[in-house]
Amino acid sequence: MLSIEGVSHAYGAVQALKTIDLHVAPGEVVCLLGPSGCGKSTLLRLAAGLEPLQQGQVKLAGQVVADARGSLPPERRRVGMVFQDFALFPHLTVSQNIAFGLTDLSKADQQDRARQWGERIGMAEFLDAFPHTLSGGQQQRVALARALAPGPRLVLMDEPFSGLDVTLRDRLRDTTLALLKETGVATVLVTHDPDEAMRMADRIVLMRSGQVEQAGAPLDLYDRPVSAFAAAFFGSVTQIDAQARAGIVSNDLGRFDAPIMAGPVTLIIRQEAFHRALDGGVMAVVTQARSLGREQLLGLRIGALDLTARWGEGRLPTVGDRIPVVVDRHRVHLFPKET
Ligand SMILES: Nc1ncnc2c1ncn2[C@@H]1O[C@H](COP(=O)(O)OP(=O)(O)OP(=O)(O)O)[C@@H](O)[C@H]1O
Repeated sequence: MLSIEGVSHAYGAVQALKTIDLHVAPGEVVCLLGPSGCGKSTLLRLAAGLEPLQQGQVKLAGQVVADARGSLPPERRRVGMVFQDFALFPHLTVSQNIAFGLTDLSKADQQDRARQWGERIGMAEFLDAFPHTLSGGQQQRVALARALAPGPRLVLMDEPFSGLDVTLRDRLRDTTLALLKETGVATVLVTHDPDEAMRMADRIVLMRSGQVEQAGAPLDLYDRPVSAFAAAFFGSVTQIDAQARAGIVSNDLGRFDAPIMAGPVTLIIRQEAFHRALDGGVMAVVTQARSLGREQLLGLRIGALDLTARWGEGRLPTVGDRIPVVVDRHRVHLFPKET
């Protein structure tokens, strides 16, 4: 449904995107994930036609909508948009906001469609309300209905949940995902929050400095990261430098196959890599112990290594305790050290 091919973009001397490809299938939810400034919003704006394309091409349903020769304006792309700040029209009611893009329908049909969407988003009794009288979550639901009501081919969402508090955010994510899947629209959602991407995406495109670092199913990225950056982006980790010798890294955690025969490597160790050992294991000294309610957050010293562990097992240890632990090797990732 959306194909972005060989797109580069610069703002003066700042190279925001470097030869990016992105493909989104009908019904697919793709999350653009990455730290601030990696180029997510720029890519979204180019897909929408809000930014003039400098290099490469953008296709919608196989039709070129932007290339070096010119560009179809945003309103003719049949693309819905949802932004962080809701961007509802303040002088229009909920119903009028939802009906805004339905210009090819009669007034009566517009009202009908707006009412149907009002019901779908649980806002039936607010159709005559003005945006400023609604909560943030309600406004964002209206923005979603306004984007989906005209039956777009593609929906572009830029950090749509980041202005909302945590409980509301969770609920709205579920409502939004259900609506996107029901309508079968192709979606690109920009977020800097890895949990949100894991929760919403069929596919995650992890970006770094204007390039795609890794793309794939959420669990692929989590379980098989291609770089220390990709591994560390999902959740808190301990990062340790080590030396590979004869294809092996050997340290106080054990022996690991190295990604190179010899030279400096980085170990990324997820917090959930550690478990209490029932027998065997390595001895760890507890350097920090916090209960987070359901889980415990522990500082562990194993030999000369300081590590962070998170588990839900047994009573909370005391600082200074010595406990045997096992290390889950699937939660330890090794990469050649980046220079
Ligand atoms: N209008 C602009 N003028 C100049 N530089 C810009 C402009 N918009 C973005 N940039 C720069 O381009 C790069 C990519 O910005 P972009 O907003 O696409 O990143 P992002 O990943 O969406 O970041 P954020 O999550 O902070 O919005 C950044 O270095 C940013 O400072």
